[in-house]
Amino acid sequence: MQKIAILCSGGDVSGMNAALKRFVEYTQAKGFMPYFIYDGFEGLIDNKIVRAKYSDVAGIITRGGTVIRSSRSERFMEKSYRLRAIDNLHSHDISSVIVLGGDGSFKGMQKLIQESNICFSGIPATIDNDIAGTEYCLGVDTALNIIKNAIDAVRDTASSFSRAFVIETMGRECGYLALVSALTGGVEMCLIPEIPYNLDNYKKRFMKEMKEGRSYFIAVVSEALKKSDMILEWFEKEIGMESRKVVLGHTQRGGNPTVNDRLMAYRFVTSAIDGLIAGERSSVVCYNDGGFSHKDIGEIAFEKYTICTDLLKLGMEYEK
Ligand SMILES: Nc1ncnc2c1ncn2[C@@H]1O[C@H](COP(=O)(O)OP(=O)(O)OP(=O)(O)O)[C@@H](O)[C@H]1O
Ligand SMILES: O=P(O)(O)OC[C@H]1O[C@](O)(CO)[C@@H](O)[C@@H]1O
Repeated sequence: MQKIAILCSGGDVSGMNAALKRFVEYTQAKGFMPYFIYDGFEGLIDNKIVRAKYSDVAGIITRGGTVIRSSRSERFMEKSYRLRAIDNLHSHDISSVIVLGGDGSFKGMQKLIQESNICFSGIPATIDNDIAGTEYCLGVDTALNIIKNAIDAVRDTASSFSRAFVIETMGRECGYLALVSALTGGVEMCLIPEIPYNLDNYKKRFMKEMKEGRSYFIAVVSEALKKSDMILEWFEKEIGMESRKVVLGHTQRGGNPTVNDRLMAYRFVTSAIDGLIAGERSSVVCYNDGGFSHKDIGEIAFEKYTICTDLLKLGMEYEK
């Protein structure tokens, strides 16, 4: 019986557990033997490879994070450790590996498959939504909902105290989380690396709005800019409003997965396994225009993701 393994790598996301559940169910339904690799690439190097059973995934669909854990691995960057990882897979007779992770994880896997005969299928899973070739990465919807709840809560206190709040979101170098959160949270300012901004324009607008009765502001600032403290000071000094900063940090990575992320987990995993069965050897499952396709890892891992134009245009309206 052919054996397929799965691992999680890079930042964990809500929806990974739903993906693991589907993986165990669907591989077995298709006549394969499922394996878990614990602790991401670190566990692959250290041979933490274990036969997966249904009892491992029963009841986990509601939980964020990943029951098989994840890691960032310095060692995996070195060929000698990747060769050890390949030996481990061979020792279990595993011929295919599914990786839930971000573009870094896919870069690592591209090296591993070039150094072996292992087949690979990647499932985009990062709250940053920064993987080229796919509109959606697993976990983004849950992260956006967590940010939405935080903005709604901050609005209550901001309006009660007539304060400005700077809310810093994750996303690494990508402004997607910040932009979508700003738009759907109805905030007054959005700063992301993809859109140049001019604080004088914001100042003109805010002063006018204050004259008309506005008594609080909420700004969403992407972590990539490293400007949250500067914007807080700007509110105090230039706008003359008492200000506070909220760094959402890792809260954005956890929590009960949304319906959309549970469903996307099922669909991504089904497509990954179907692809391996159909003979895909080195592809990433991509979601675009409501459907799934398999793109070669080379097309994905080394390309830069860009936020779609219509969203960027909406983001450009903030400053006006
Ligand atoms: N160029 C590379 N060569 C070999 N391995 C790599 C390379 N880039 C990344 N990796 C491996 O992939 C792991 C995960 O990468 P990274 O930390 O960039 O997260 P990611 O997969 O991009 O996920 P996230 O977007 O959630 O941070 C790294 O810790 C490293 O082990
Ligand atoms: O969990 P760590 O290693 O602190 O990494 C944080 C980074 O990981 C992410 O959560 C996912 O890539 C980024 O948004 C953030 O910059």
